Amino acid sequence: MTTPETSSERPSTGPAAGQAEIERIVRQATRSLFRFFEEASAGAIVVDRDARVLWINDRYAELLGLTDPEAAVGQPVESVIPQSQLREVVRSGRPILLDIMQLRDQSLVVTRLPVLGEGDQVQGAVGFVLYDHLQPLTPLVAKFRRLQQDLARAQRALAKRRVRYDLSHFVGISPPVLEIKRKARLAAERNTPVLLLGETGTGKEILAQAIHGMSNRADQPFVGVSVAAIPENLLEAEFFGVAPGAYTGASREHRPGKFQLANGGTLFLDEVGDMPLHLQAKLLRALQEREVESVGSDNIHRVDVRVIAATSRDLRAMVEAGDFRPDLYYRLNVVEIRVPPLSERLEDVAPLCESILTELAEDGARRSLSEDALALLNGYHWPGNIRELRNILERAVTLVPKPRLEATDLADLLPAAIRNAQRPAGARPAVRPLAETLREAEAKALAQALEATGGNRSAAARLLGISRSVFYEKFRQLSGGQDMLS
Ligand SMILES: Nc1ncnc2c1ncn2[C@@H]1O[C@H](COP(=O)(O)OP(=O)(O)OP(=O)(O)O)[C@@H](O)[C@H]1O
Repeated sequence: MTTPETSSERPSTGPAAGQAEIERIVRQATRSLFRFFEEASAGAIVVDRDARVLWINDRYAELLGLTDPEAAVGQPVESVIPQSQLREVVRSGRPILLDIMQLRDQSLVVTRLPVLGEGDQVQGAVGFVLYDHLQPLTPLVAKFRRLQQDLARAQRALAKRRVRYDLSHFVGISPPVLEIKRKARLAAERNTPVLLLGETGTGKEILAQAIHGMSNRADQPFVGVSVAAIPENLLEAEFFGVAPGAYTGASREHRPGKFQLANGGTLFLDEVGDMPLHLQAKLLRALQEREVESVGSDNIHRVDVRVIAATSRDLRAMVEAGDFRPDLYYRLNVVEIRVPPLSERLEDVAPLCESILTELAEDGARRSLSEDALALLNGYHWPGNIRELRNILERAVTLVPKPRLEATDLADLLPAAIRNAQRPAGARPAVRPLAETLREAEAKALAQALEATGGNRSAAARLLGISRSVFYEKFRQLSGGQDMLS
């Protein structure tokens, strides 16, 4: 056992006591301490420097249900006490002063100490069972359980905030895709902000997740927030949190904002171009000062967040038009990665189809595409980019029960423009279900509004006389997208 002889804190025995006298008393103290613990505890065990049992008292043997305690001597400690941590104490030379050890359905309160010899060399370890039932420690155990529950809850929350994509999910063989991946790898090495520019459905969120996953923040949360999807009056609370009772109906507990949820990790600001001007100022402050102030409070919370922003809008033009703050633009745009639309890299269509069909394969039965089917897909302009390609393949796999999909199987699933181009001249358009016609009309209205506003979803929603969130929801549905933002 650790003996006070080796301790730097020597007991005071008065000026008259010589060195030999001090050591004698200390040795006695050590022996009495051991005896006291051995007698008062519900069990005691000593192991050597290889964590093999040297000695075990009868009470511990009985607790463990050993019929022959002598047989335990010389055995590795874990073969006698499966949950034992004595080997760790021998290895580290550090005591575990208080711990709860599970023995079958029993919780034991234990203490473990290293035995130090000459020159503080670890000679072994000693373990005592302080209590074999937890009654005397009820308050402590209740606290322990609460902490364990908190930990489990935090781990579950963190797991939800783990990323699902890495760079291998960003499929493509075209030169722009290879360049995008190169830049993403470089960006991951630093904590600098990244701005991802590209049309909707081009894979900006995959890239954001991949960069986070390759960075030194990979074990920390990745929190995505789509600015366009949140009603304007809720954005501030969503980003910065709400103080207890900040307004009528507000919760009595502090509700953390996305900045706080992303603390230590990465915050992905999707559609950052849709951020209203007055919140752009607060966002800039949060990024510069690394501090956020919840709605309804003067309290400042420090945050350490790496920001990856994305937009399908022309941010530079917005800056020139006075719709986006230049200081925020330069703050976000340290590393810029442009993701070209699928129509500018049609060589990616084939590998993308392969990868999507593999993902959609059930029972290992992967569908394939005929050459004319691939040619048909290559001839389309893909306004919804890869999200739209995925949607069409998913529909084909669901609706066409054939192992090899032909152009004729896909033509019906493609939007009217391309379908009509495939239809023989003179053929009368078929009467289609009303829902389908309405869906197409809605898609067309949305596309026209977006074109008229240069991709500005808020303005497009205003033009159509619907709210931003309704617009966004319809947009997601019509482009077949899933909302991947948490
Ligand atoms: N290069 C790619 N390889 C494989 N799948 C891709 C690729 N790019 C996009 N996808 C798929 O397309 C869909 C849309 O991708 P994602 O949400 O990342 O796009 P986005 O650019 O962030 O879109 P938005 O701006 O609308 O949020 C997802 O299902 C994603 O898996």
